[in-house]
Order: sequence, then structure tokens, then C-alpha cells
Amino acid sequence: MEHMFDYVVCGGGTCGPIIAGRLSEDPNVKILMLEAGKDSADMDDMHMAGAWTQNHTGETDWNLTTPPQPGLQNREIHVPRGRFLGGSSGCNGTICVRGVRQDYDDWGLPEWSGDEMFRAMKKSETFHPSKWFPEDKSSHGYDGPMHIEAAPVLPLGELMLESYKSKGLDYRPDMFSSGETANGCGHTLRTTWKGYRTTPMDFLTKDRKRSNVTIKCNATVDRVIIERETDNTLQAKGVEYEDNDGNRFKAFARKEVILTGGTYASPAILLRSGIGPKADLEALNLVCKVDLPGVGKNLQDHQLIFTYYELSQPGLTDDPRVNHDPNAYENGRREWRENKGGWLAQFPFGAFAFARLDDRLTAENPEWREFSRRPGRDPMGQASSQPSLEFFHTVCYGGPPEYTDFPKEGQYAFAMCCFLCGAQSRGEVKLKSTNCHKNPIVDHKYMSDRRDLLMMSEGVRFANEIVTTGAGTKDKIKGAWPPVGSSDDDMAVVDTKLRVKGVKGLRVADCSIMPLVHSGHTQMPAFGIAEKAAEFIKETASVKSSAVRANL
Ligand SMILES: Cc1cc2nc3c(=O)[nH]c(=O)nc-3n(C[C@H](O)[C@H](O)[C@H](O)COP(=O)(O)OP(=O)(O)OC[C@H]3O[C@@H](n4cnc5c(N)ncnc54)[C@H](O)[C@@H]3O)c2cc1C
Repeated sequence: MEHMFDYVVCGGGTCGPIIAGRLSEDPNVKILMLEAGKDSADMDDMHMAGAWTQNHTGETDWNLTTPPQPGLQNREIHVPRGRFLGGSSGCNGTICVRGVRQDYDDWGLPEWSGDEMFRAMKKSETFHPSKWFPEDKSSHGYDGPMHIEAAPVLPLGELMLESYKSKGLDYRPDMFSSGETANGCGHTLRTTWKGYRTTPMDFLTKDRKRSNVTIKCNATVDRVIIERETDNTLQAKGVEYEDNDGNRFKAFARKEVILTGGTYASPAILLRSGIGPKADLEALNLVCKVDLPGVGKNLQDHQLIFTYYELSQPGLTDDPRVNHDPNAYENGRREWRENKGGWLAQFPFGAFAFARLDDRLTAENPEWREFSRRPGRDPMGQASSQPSLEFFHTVCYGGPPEYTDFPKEGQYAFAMCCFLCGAQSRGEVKLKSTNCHKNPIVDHKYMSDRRDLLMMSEGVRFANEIVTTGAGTKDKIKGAWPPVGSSDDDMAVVDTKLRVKGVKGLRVADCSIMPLVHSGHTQMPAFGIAEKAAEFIKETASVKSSAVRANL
């Protein structure tokens, strides 16, 4: 294999293939994309969106677990991450929620404004309209490699929409694409089409195979090769990586190395490369090349609570196919192979809503009233255009594989989910070993900020009101289930164009660069981040080549 490329992209998950795909539009450019996991072309359980949990353990997952979380009664939390081509976009819920413009405006960087991110997010998309769904046309892209569609919400979803509306959350069908409201209900779109999950690997496979992109799987990037130039600056020259047997290789980049290992892995690669907090590096006998105290810090996650209900009547959930059938997976896989249908073809979530709960908390909770507020902001730092919480529900009893108490014949259950948008708890990623095959310590410090706990408690209370007293569902609930019971920021790691501070030719371009999580699930911003990263990289290349031309 040839070892010299123009660009080396480290991580073939969500952002990596988008960047590799965009850069490969120039046939003169040679790209290497390294992925620690395996090829996913033949992974049916990835192609079927409903089989998502099947890839949350074993070789297709990074098997990362947090240390005991004091805010969660010392529970250790498994945080799944895809480890194969397509990465987390290949084992996620396929839900598309772009958030609201203010989420990105709050990053305080003109390059990353709400308008810019909404433009970049739709660039990856081909939206497939449906007769029943009134899409907001201006919010969508129609010629990108990722296939996105609206999914019907099934009978329970229709009732939930009625319940949301009766609680003051107006129906705005495509609000999760347009980002138009912080209070409302509607449909989320899905990264599925014709029974298949779409992932950013669609930038590089099928009709978009590119001869100038080399993809290497089972290739775990250990560190970036950084050399000091004659002008005393540091330059990224390439990477060292290992296969699954520990054999070591080098690949070199004429132009740039781009880290796309995701929120947990990119900081770990930087740290192993000697870029990070000096004391932490020296404690592991790593030579500190650039003392960047922010690497691995400011870790954020959306927290999510599922509350289960039993329904008093049949016909509203998918439990008969999913939970009552002892051969559910066998039958689901057969149906998918035969006609790309069946329960595994779709992700089992129904109708969604956003809500702001600051007024409720302010009226009812003295502790909430004590928190300080910036002008025009609530105690979470959010403006009135930003939702406090997202609500959604499953269309059968479902959730992670470790769940038990499945409904039996004649029993029907579902979960109401409460998802915290503006989480304030901050955690960190640290190395526990310099071995690239050992996972870093991922400590989210969930619920360590009291405001998260108060907002989540109020959210669960509101969700319970929606389900048990809302117009669509109040007569259908039997009970609970189971029936027994910025660049001037010293901590910034990259500049506004995602270049790692202190090293030339090195960028990070994945969800780890988000200074604040947006209101919603993170794959849409991942698409936007990758599209913008590719634009910045091309911009640098064109400035360099015109500078070269000017010198001739
Ligand atoms: C279970 C789950 C459900 C989710 N549901 C949704 C949802 O419904 N909607 C939504 O919008 N978002 C969802 N998300 C979040 C979203 O999918 C991710 O935030 C997004 O895909 C992350 O993109 P990324 O490029 O930052 O990282 P990833 O997609 O994780 O890509 C990183 C890639 O780098 C590889 N890698 C890591 N380390 C190395 C290394 N050292 N060398 C080489 N390769 C390496 C990994 O194997 C992986 O392929 C979900 C995520 C999960 C895990």
C-alpha cells in the first residue's frame, strides 16, 4: 500500500466519510481514511434501523462505560459508540433534529452561526417528500448523498400529537428541520429510505465510489506524527496506526491530518500525540508537544429518562410483532430480507415535541428562582427561542437490550422519553493508558449540576401530565409499566476553522468540537460540522495553490 496521501482522515464514522467524500470531488487529491472497526457493507443489523441495539455490544461497539456517577446513585453508564464504517450514524436512532438557530449563535463564532449551520446541515441531504407530510421546503437539501424521509408516527403517535397539542404545544409538522419553535410538536425525519438506514458512507460507496479514496478498516490511529519545522513551528506529517494484532504502520499526509474519531476518541488521539494538559501528559510519561489544557474537557451529553406506561387497549403499539412474538428478530430479519419491510425496517419512536419549562419552574420552585440569570436568559443560559426539553415516545415497550419485563400477550406498553436540551453538567475524557487499544476514561459527571436535575424532574412531571391527562391518551392509560410498580477561550483546542492550536496541518472535525450541545440529537450537527470542515480544508488548499501559482 502506498503511504503518502494528500489527506489522512482518522475515523470512518459520521464526519470522516463526509469529509473524505467532499475532498475526493477533486480527482487530483488522494485521501486515506482509517477506521478502527470493520467494514459495514454486509452488516444487515446496521442497514435495518430497528436493529440498532444489536450493535451496541461486542466488536461493533467501543464498550465504553463511565466510572460510577454520583449524580445517578453511583451507577456506571454504558455509552454506546459505533465501531465500524459509518460509526455512530450506523447504530443511532436515525432521528433528525437540527435544533434552533440560537443554539449555534450561542457558540459566539460567525463561522458557526445558526444560519451557517442550517445551511451546512442541509447540504448532505436528499429529502424524499411524502404526500402526507407538509415539509418546509426551504429547510431541506435535495441533492446530497444522505437519504432522509419523514416516518409516519403510527396510531399511538397520532394520539400523542393530540395530547401534546392539548398541553399548549402547537402542531408544526416540520419544526425539527426548520428550527422555528421551542414549543410545539411534530414529526422528526429519519436517516432511512426504502427500508435502509443511510449513513455518511453513502458519500463513498454505491454510486459514489471514488478511486482517489483509500479506506483501511481494522486500523486504529495511535498518534499524529508531528515534526518541528525550520521556522520552529510544529507540523502534522501523518499518523501512526495499528491493526488488530498490534502491527504498526505509518501513513503520511502532504496537506493535512483530520481527526474524526468522535467525541471520546479524538481527544484521546490528541493526548497520545502529546497535545493536551501538560500535567496529565507527563503523568503518563508522554512528551508534551503543545500544552492545551482544554483537550478532553467540557464534555457534554444530552441526558434522557424513559418512563413506562401500560395501555388499556390493543392496536396502539407494535408490541405484538416486537414483544409478543418469541421469534421477533428472526421474523423481522426475514421480512426485511424479503421486502425491506417489517418492524426492523423502522426506528420505533413516534411523535416528538419541544417545550420550555422555565415559567413552570419559576412559578413553582423556589430553588430555581434563586439561580442567577443573564439578561434574556433562563438559569440554564437559554433564550426564549431555545427548548428546555424534547419529548418523544416509543411505539412499543423498547429500549436498550438490558431492559427486562417485556409485555406478554395481551399487555401493551410504551415509554415516554424526556431529553434534556441545554445540559449544564460538564465531564471529561482522560487517558488511562497510552495503549491505543485501551479505551480512555469517559466521565460525564451526569447530573452534577443541580439545574439539570431540577429541569429533568420538571420534565418528567410534565411528560406524565401529557400522557395521563392529555386529550389523545388520557383514556388509554392503564397505569405505569411494569405493572408491579471560542478562539479567545484559553480552553479552546481548535480555532474557528477547526485547526488544532499550535500544530499546522492538523484539524479535529467531529462532534467533539461543539462548545455547547444543541437542542436535539447530534447527527445533524455532525453532518454540518463535516460539510463546513471540508469547505475550510478546500479553502486552505486553494489559498495555498494560488500562493504557489503567484510565486511561479
Ligand atoms: C446509540 C446511539 C443513538 C443515537 N441516536 C441518535 C439519533 O437518533 N439522532 C441523532 O441525531 N443522533 C443520534 N446519536 C448521536 C449521533 O449518531 C452521533 O453524535 C454522531 O454520529 C457522531 O458523529 P462523529 O463523527 O462525531 O463520531 P462517530 O460517528 O462515532 O465516528 C467516529 C469513528 O471513528 C472511529 N474511531 C474511533 N477511534 C479511532 C481510532 N483511534 N482510529 C481509527 N478510527 C477510530 C470509530 O470507530 C467511528 O467509526 C446517537 C448515538 C448513539 C451512539
